[in-house]
Amino acid sequence: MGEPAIISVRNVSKVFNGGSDRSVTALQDIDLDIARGEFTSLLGPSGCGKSTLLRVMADLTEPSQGQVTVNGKTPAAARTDRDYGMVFQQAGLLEWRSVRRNVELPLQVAGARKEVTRAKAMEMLELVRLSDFAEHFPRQLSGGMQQRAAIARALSADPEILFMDEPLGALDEMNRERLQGELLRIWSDTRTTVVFVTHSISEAVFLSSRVVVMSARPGRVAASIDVDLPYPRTAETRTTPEFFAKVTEVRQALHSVPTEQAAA
Ligand SMILES: Nc1ncnc2c1ncn2[C@@H]1O[C@H](COP(=O)(O)OP(=O)(O)OP(=O)(O)O)[C@@H](O)[C@H]1O
Repeated sequence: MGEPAIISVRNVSKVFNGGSDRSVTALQDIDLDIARGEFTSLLGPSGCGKSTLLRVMADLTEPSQGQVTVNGKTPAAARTDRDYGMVFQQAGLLEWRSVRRNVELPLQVAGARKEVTRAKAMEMLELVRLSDFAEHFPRQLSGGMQQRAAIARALSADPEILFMDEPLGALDEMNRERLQGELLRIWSDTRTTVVFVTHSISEAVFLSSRVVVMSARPGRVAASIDVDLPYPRTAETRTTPEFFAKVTEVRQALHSVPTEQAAA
């Protein structure tokens, strides 16, 4: 790899409630490099520490040990500089603001001028194909549309990185597959580096250039699998033998790791 990694995780461990009988080692000795522009999924059994690892990168949780660099800075500095945006399972839109005004929020907080925030919000709504719903309120949108608005909001400050924690987890299967396609289009339009937490093997394979498989208790990186299926990926991609072969490879890697129950 020529360029230095945009995200580098070195020897990171995270213990919750350390020193007590409720101590949980959520992450142990994690080493991970993520290249600029890559779409990386973190996949693993429930409780293996996927969200904790993402939260450590996003400065929402302090590691107990080790170093994390995000865009050449500490996660805290990257957060201040708005180097990344975040999307969670729940869209978390403010009910009393229109969709456009939700998307404007990060720019307003950053102190951008009104004309700039408005133009940028409309550009982002165009990107996620919600321009016609700019003046609607969140409750007037479907779950999938709300997630698209949350993606627009996360991208409004032009972050280099997008952290996504099961962003499609609450959607039905049809909407989920549609949004996966949309997300790849947005990724290819913006060239943002994406780190994506999911439970779904097929979702991870369809979206990612690399799938990082984690094991539970303590959470470790068990395997890193390159997904060399060509982009753009479409509904047809899901029907190819190459896609099935990759899903099988990832499934085998996942099934060879201990689950939280088995390891507890
Ligand atoms: N704030 C916390 N305090 C105590 N323990 C925690 C905390 N957050 C996470 N944990 C524990 O750390 C471990 C990893 O949790 P984490 O949420 O990162 O896993 P995950 O792989 O994202 O799980 P899931 O897929 O179910 O969301 C779990 O055993 C969890 O109970």
